[in-house]
Amino acid sequence: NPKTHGRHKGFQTYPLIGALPDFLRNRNRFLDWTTQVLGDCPTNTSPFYRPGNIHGVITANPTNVEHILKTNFENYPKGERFIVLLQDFFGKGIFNSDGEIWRLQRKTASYEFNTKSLRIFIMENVRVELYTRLIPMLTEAEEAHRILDLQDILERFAFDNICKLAFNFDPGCLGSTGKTGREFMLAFENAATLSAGRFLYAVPFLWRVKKALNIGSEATLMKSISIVHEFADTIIRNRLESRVHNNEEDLLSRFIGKDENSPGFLRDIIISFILAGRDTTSSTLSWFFWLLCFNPEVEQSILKELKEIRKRNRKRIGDSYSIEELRDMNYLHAAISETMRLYPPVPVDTKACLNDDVLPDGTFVGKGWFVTYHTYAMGRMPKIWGEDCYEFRPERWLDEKGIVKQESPFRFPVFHAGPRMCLGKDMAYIQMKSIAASVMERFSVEVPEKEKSGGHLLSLTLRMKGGLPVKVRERILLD
Ligand code: HEM
Repeated sequence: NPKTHGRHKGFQTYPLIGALPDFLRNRNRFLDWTTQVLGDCPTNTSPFYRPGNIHGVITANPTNVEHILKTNFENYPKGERFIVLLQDFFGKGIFNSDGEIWRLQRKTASYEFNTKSLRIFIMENVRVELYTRLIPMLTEAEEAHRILDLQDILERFAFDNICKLAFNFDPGCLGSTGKTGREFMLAFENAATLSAGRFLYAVPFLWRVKKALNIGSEATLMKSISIVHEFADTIIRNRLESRVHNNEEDLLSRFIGKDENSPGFLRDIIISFILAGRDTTSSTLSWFFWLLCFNPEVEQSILKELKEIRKRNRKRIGDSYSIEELRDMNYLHAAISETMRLYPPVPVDTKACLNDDVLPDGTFVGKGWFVTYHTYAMGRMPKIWGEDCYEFRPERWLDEKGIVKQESPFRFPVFHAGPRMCLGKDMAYIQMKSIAASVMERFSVEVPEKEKSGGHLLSLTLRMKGGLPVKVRERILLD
């Protein structure tokens, strides 16, 4: 950028207005702008100031990320600012709490996420959704030569799946029967988007005024929240009354069984899980299918790997894959990780600083400042990934035997890192690999206007702007 050439490195800050002018100029390309600025800084880290006394630091430096997320974890909670904004919707669920309230939920959840029974439950839910909904839907569109929005379909798949896991409710968003479920999904989406929208107010407390007067987006938000809460409360109440909860495999039963949690708190827990597991896998798979259109050799390598696995296990196209077979899909795993390196579903993540601190690269962070680690920028730093960091190259994830290498979560914090690392990582790979494998061996996915797609929308997750319109064609594979 010639205009910024020659000035000091980092975000341009003016007295009183801070980085606001550049921020406003670049807000439609926020991620790429900040990536460029951080890339020019010697340690890929810069202070940031916005009017309203909002001070912070943005970093794309793995050593700083390790310090924030692990070494000095206690000093970098989510913080009150974050929690207050999302509290109406999420209450004190795992996603929106710190300290003891978070720790207790984390303990139960991390135990449950490691049980075999939960893995089996997840596998079965994915299988049913694939075979009774997704594949028939794609077949039907293929026959009718219809263009589909694959992102929308994947979001509905993920929503059905996470609701089954959370409280064994099937909203049927991908099927043709789920009117109540679709209303629930819509209300959930509105509530999540409008809650996140509170972060973007130029005047930070304006939303409080609108909430008190019950007008505009705050009125819609409150309505959406009450639909979601009522819906969840009914399921929880029935479950508590029927006392059959111990027989069910979902998260709700597991939390009812473990601690003495009030119905309101159970609702917070469930809502947090739905949010966490909702848009992340669909975002990744949308970018994945789009990237494959530009990289046919990667697509061929994935198909070759699937063929070898089928051959080794005497399977035919259309048979479902076991968890062990999914684990053997190293190349597919690498291609999905490579997608998330370039398009991380949670592209930036922010913490609060409790006490003055100095990051390992020497950057000062003041008490009450925000600290953002920039996962999207990190995927595009030559210092981390080499000069070919903008290329889509799954091979970088594999060792010489073709097995996935362990990557440091501080260089690749796509799933967060340290004590608050994502609990659903394994589940997410299971789901994404099952969908990718089953779709790819039956259909070729074409994006008619692939050059025009590829813009992104920044909400809580990184979504494709305008969705992902695709045409599917039956793939004839000769096994
Ligand atoms: C590609 C898929 C996914 C990605 C990239 C991803 C990424 C993340 C990230 C970045 C965080 C940290 C957010 C923060 O605290 O600020 C997180 C937390 C979390 N994720 Fe995931 N996630 C994925 C899928 C899932 C799924 C399917 C679940 C299943 C329920 C899940 C459950 C959670 C939970 C419970 C937390 C909160 C952990 C805690 O605060 O202790 N995630 N995830």
